[in-house]
Amino acid sequence: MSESKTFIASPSPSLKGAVKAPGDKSISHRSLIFGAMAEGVTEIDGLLEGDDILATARAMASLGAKVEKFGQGHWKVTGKGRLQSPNDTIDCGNAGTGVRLLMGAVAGYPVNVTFDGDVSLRKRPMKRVTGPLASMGARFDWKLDEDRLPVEVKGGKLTAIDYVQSVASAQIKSAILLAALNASGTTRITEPEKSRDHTERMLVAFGAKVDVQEVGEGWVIALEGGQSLRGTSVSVPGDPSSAAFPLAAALIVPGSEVTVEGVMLNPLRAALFDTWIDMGADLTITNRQMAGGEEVGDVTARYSRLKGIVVPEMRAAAMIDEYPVLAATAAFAEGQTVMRGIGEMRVKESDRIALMVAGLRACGVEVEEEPEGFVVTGGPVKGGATVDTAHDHRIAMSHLVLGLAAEHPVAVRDPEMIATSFPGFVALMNGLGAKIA
Ligand SMILES: O=C(O)C1=C[C@@H](OP(=O)(O)O)[C@@H](O)[C@H](O)C1
Ligand SMILES: C=C(OP(=O)(O)O)C(=O)O
Repeated sequence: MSESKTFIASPSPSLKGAVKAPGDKSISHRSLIFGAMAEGVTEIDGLLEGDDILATARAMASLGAKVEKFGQGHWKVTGKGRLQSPNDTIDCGNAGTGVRLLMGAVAGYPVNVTFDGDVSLRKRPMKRVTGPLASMGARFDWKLDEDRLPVEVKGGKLTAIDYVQSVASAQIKSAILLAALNASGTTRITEPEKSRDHTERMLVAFGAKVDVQEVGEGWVIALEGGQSLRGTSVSVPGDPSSAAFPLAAALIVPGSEVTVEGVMLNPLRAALFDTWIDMGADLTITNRQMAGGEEVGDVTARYSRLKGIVVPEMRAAAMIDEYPVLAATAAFAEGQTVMRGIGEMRVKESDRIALMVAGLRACGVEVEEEPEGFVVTGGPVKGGATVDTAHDHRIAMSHLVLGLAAEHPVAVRDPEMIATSFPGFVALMNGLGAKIA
């Protein structure tokens, strides 16, 4: 697809139907990485086949694992219990999770690995991960600019650290834990605010011992070095971050009712649903069950007259990727939706605060930008704009959803990035009745 391609979302009739959520991106990355580090076979079912994950699959193969695809979402990884130096630079594409977890994964082996990424990933800070890994003993050689890809990682003997997180980040925590597996001593990570715990859960599923102690609003995670992983089977639950888009469309397009099945409900991921309910959304969850070590359920959203609220800041980590789509729904709510304590949004695939502010304003929505947040005043949305997405899938999908309920069509540039996390997004949305072309 060419860079200049745009998708246009037009005012749509009601959306109706039931769809299955695509596989969770966080768990998909981890299943491939853990499978490659483990000894033996890991069978993965429901793997998200988005571009971010395919980049991680290629990375694991070049680090020495056998990575095979058997059918849609069904993959097998045969690991050797260690990683080896690749022949070439590993290109992680658009994926912050991919590159940051991989830097931790390789750090404890005697390997040299150069990581690179696309134009968006090259702008994102890496020292937040290389800093703690360097204090464990890994070495980093920045190829262009300090703190930015490309970087060469020189792994080897590591020593455990005690690390206190200053931002609630599962990517930093996971990189340290993966390195800690091969470090001497016990690594401790203190998270004053909890971040998603997929790595901790998966370490246990792959046979490692992890000790987690709750402390106040957060927890301390301890992992003794010298543990090996054993291959296992992983069933990937549906991604709440992707499910959010069809559900958001149902909330704002009059007369809609959409169910997304098999959505992961891990409380450290599902805070958007609580927030929508606080805004008056008609959102129900049925068929709750355990799948692949996580609670999943079918989430149904019906068109709702939303009210603006002050989103509790303590929810930020549990919905950090969902603020763009929350903002799209807030544009139709009565009154103000106040979103604060979300400075981390500025260092994602784009500066998501700046991009949402610009996109919403272009569509006629009143928005105030703050250093660490933004405030959206809802009402009828004019639309009729072409929006820049800066290679950011969530900015693209959020504006397409907005366009379905706006008075005039909304166009987004660079829509090909949607395939990083949600391949088949347009077909799925149009299957529900949306008009995206
Ligand atoms: O660990 C993960 O899988 C992720 C953690 C979050 O990033 P941070 O760790 O930077 O908060 C999130 O934004 C990202 O989409 C996926
Ligand atoms: C921030 C995201 O991903 P990553 O950090 O893996 O690029 C995201 O998917 O919204």
